[in-house]
Amino acid sequence: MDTLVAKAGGWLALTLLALVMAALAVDAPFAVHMLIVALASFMALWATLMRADYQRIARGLLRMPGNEGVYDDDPIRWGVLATLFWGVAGMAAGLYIALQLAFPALNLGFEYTTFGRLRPLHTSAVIFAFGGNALIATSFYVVQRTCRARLAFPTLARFVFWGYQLFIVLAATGYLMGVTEAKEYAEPEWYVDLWLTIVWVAYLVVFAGTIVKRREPHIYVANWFYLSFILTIAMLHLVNNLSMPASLFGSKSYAAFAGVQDALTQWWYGHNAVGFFLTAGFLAMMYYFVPKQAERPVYSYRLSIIHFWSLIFLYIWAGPHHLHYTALPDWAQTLGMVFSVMLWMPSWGGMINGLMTLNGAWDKIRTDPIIRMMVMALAFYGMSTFEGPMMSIKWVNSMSHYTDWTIGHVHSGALGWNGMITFACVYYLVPRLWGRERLYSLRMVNWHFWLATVGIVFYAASMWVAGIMQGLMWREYGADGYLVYSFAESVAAMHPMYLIRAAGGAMYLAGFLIMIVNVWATLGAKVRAEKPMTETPYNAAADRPLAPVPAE
Ligand code: HEM
Ligand code: HEM
Ligand SMILES: [Cu+2]
Repeated sequence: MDTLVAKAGGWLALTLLALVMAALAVDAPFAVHMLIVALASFMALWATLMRADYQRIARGLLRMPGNEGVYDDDPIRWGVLATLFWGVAGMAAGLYIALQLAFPALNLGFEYTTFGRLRPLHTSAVIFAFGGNALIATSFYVVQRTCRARLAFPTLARFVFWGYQLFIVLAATGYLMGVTEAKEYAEPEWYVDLWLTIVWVAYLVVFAGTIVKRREPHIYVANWFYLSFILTIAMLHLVNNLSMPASLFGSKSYAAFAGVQDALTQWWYGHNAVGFFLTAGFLAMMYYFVPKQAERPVYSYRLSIIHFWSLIFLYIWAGPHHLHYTALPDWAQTLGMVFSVMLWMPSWGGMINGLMTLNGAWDKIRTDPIIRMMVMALAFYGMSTFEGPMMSIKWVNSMSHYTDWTIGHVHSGALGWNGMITFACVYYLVPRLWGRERLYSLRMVNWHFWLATVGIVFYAASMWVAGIMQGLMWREYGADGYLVYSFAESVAAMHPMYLIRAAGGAMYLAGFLIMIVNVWATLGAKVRAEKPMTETPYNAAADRPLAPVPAE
C-alpha cells in the first residue's frame, strides 16, 4: 500500500510540475509538449490507481495471455504491437512524402504538412519507433531465453517501454510544430533528448541486470551485439546532443559545436546510428532468430566473435564518408573512406554467417516463407554493405552524393534488411508470445514477402536511375564551358522515377497491411484453412517428386 501511495504521489507531482512548466512556457510548442507530458503522467497516475482493472481491459482487448510463465513477456507483447503500429504510421508517412516529391501540391499549403516537417517524421518513425521498438522487444525476449533468467527490474522494463513511447510522441509532434535541432536523425530538442537519456539508461540497467542474474554461464553472441548497440547509442546520443537551452521554459537550444566540428560530430553520430542501431542491433536479431527458425546451429561461432569485434572497431571511424569534398580536412575524409572500404569484410562476415546457418536446411526456402524473408533480409544486408563501401570511395561519391542514389542505398538497407528481418522476427514471435499453435496464414506471409520484395526492387531501381541521371546532368558541361542543364531541369526529369518509387513504397506498405491482418487474426486464435505451401515433398537429391505422380 505504501509503495502504491508513493508511486501515485510521484506521478501526481510530475503531472503538476508539467502543468507549471506549460504555464511558464515561453513558446507555444513547449507548452503543448508539457501538456502532453502532463497528460502522460496523469495516465500513469490513473493506471497506478486502477491497476487491476486497466490490465484486465487491456488484456481482453489485445487477447493477451497471462504473464505467469518462466519469462516476463508482457513488455515484449506490448513492444511487438508498438512495432507494428509505428511501422505502419512511419511507412505511410514515407509513402506520403514520396508522393509529395512527385506532386508538390500535396504539401497542402499548411506549415504542418510540408515535406520539410514530414520527412523527419518519416525517418524518426521508421528508425526509432518501428526499429527501436523491434530492438527493445526482441532484446528483452532474447536476453531472457539465452540467459535462462526472468527480466531484471520488471517495473523499470515497463518504464522503458512507456517512456520510449512518450519520447516518440514528443519527437513526432515536435517535428510537426517545427521544433527541431536540425541534426539529422537527432532532431528532437534538448528536453526530449534528456528524457531519452533517462529511458535509455533504464534500458541498459534492465538488459545488463538480466545478463548479470543469468543462470547460463555463457553469454550468447546476440547479447554482445545488443549490448554494443545500447552502449554505443548512449555515447553517441550524449555527445551529439550537447547543447545549451535558450530558456528552461522554451524549446530552443544552441549546439555546443559549430562549423566543421559540428558537421563531424553529427556524422560521427549519424553514421554510427546506422552502424549500431540499424546494424549491430539487427545482427543481434539475426543471431537468435535465424538459427531458431531454421532449427540449425549458427554456422560459425568463431566467425561471429571475429566479425563482432572487427565490425564495432571499424564502424566508429567511417563517419567522414558523409563529408567528402567539404571543409573537413582531406586526411579525415580519406581515413573515413579507408575504414569504410575495410568495413565491407566484417559486414559480409555477418551475412555469410547468417546465410550459411541454413546449411542443410536450404529446402526451407521453398517451404517456409519466414525463412525466405530472413534470407532476403541477409541478401539486402549484403548488397547495401557492398554498395556503401563503394559509395564511400571519393571518386564514386563525387557523383552519388546529393543524389537519389543515396536514397536508394538507404532504402535497400532499411526496407530490405531492417524491414524484412523485423517482419520475420515478428512472425516468429507472435504465435509464441500469444500461446497460439501457429500463425493464422502462411500464404499471407508469402504474399507479404513478394509484395515487399517487388516493392524494394521498384524503389531501389528507380533511385539508381534517378541518382545517376542527377549526377550526370549536374556535371554536364557544354562546349561553351557552361552547365548544360539547370537544376530545375534535373528536378523535372525525376518525375517518372518518383512515380515508380511511390508505387514500390505502396506495394511495400500493402504487404505490411497484409501482415497486420494476419497478426490480428493470430491474436484471435484463428487458423486459416489453406493449402500448405508446397504440395509435393522436396527431394534434394533428385529435385523432382519422390513418388511418380499417378496419371489420371
Ligand atoms: C513504404 C516505405 C517507404 C517509403 C515510400 C519511403 C520513402 C522515403 C522518402 C520519399 C524519403 C525522402 C527522400 C528524399 O528526401 O529525397 C525517405 C527518406 C528516408 N527514409 Fe524512407 N521510405 C520508406 C520506408 C523506410 C524505412 C522502413 C526506413 C528505415 C527503417 C526508412 C528510412 C529512411 C531514411 C533514413 C531516410 C533519409 C535518407 C537520407 O537522408 O539520405 N524509410 N523515405
Ligand atoms: C559497410 C557498410 C556501409 C557503408 C560503408 C556505407 C556507406 C555509406 C555512404 C558512403 C553513404 C553516402 C554518404 C553521402 O554521400 O552523403 C551512405 C549513406 C547512408 N547509408 Fe550507408 N553504408 C553502409 C551500410 C548501410 C546500411 C546497412 C544501412 C541501413 C540499414 C545504411 C544506411 C545509410 C543511410 C541512412 C545513409 C544516408 C545518410 C544521410 O545522408 O542522411 N548504410 N552510406
Ligand atoms: Cu555512413
